[in-house]
Amino acid sequence: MSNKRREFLKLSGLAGIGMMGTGFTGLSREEQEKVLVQSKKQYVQRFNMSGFSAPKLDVVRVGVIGLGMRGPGAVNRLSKIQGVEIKALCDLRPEMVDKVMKSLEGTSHKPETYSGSTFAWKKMVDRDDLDLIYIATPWEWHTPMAVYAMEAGKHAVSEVPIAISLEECWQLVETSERTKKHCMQLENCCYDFFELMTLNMARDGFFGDIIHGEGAYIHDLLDLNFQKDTGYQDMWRLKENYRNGNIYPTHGLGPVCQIMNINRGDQMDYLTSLSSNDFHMKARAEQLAAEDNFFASFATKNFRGNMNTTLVKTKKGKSIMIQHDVSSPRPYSRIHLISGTKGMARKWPVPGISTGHGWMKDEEVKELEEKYTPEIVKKVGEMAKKIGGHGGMDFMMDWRLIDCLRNGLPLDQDVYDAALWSSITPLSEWSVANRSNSIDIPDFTAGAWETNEPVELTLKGGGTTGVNA
Ligand SMILES: NC(=O)c1ccc[n+]([C@@H]2O[C@H](COP(=O)([O-])OP(=O)(O)OC[C@H]3O[C@@H](n4cnc5c(N)ncnc54)[C@H](O)[C@@H]3O)[C@@H](O)[C@H]2O)c1
Repeated sequence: MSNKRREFLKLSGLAGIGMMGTGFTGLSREEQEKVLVQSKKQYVQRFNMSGFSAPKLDVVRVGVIGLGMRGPGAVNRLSKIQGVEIKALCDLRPEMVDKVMKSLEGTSHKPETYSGSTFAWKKMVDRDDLDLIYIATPWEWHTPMAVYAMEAGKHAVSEVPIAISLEECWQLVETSERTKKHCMQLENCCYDFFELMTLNMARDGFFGDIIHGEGAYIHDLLDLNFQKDTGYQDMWRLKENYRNGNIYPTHGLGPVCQIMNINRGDQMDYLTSLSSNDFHMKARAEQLAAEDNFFASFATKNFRGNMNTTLVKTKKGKSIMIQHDVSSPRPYSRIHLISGTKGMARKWPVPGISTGHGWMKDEEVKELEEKYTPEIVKKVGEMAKKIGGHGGMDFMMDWRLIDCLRNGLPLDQDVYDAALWSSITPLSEWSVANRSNSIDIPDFTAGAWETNEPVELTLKGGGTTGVNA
């Protein structure tokens, strides 16, 4: 944790785990997480944010924080959605803000800018003419910024993972319920084309009863993580790799959870997690340190085991496997496998659908695609491909978010999804540190999962927002 973040948490009352009044002093981080799981078992919901509709916003006035590699794309996408006004931009580094301001020249968006200090974003969030704070900063800032935004009366959306500890997950839940502000994790993979189609197929009963799902984030980012000047700001992402567990679970998990109606009809019960050793991250740090003293401090650290496999059992008896490896030389994969009593689908390494012993033929898959293309893809899929962002899924996510806010609809991903999907990191860390023993997964909905409604796929009550291509 950076000193600046620690200082902020102390000052703002969003203090670290030892401040929860649950007798944590002297316990290791893993022990603290375990105590927190137990202590929250009796949590009573203040207000159910699942299915929550906020008052309609004709124009959504947005402030964006974090304009590194990810943020500028979000600004570009948002700038093309009707009913969005980009009113404020913030990044620690002024040059990043300047670049994005240049990209908006000639558009109707004339945002004010905030920059140059770790807390410049607070000044931006304190403005009274913003509806939505869009966060694309390093992970340690997501929850502090989102909580501060909700406290200031704004809806908060954040890049993944939205939280890095169980305590942060609970802070998000408690704050969203109390302030009645949306808190959404920007899990863009829920809006990818194959994932959306399989969600539609699952709803129609194509897979029968779902038995098992698999997701992953397998992406060779070793070089990018060690990139010195042009990579992640202040090497923040490399530093996150000191934690041993699944540190980036949500891309693979989100779509599987939506298909299994997790938080909305089923709930995660417990998990067990296992990591391999680290076979190359420390070695890379040592190799670089021998040539460049900049890497000396990294060479003294232990890095996460390269491949993490986490297994979740749900309360209704389904299983989920989630893997994470962002350093080994492997082709990209999020697996996305759904297996049920009547059939299965899998996206990586090669998309395939099956209802028996073999894979369906191309023509049969084409027919299924026609039948199961969801409304959102019919409405903005082609436009999304043109505007882009991971092939279009980023745009579909942003468009749907804005359309829901403008029409007063519940968001597809609520604060319980944000907390649950992010909680896999600290829970897996605990299990890895304890010989893969199982650990209970908190029910952030406090029992409301039994009656919460599944994610809406028909754009009912919405779909009215246009796009300026
Ligand atoms: N969903 C996806 O597909 C996807 C893809 C890439 C990145 N991401 C996520 O996006 C986020 C940003 O990643 P990135 O690749 O852009 O990293 P980055 O390092 O390129 O950008 C982070 C930016 O945040 C700024 N920043 C840091 N502290 C700040 C503060 N206190 N106030 C204001 N600005 C601050 C930095 O100056 C930097 O410009 C991460 O959470 C990452 O996981 C998601």
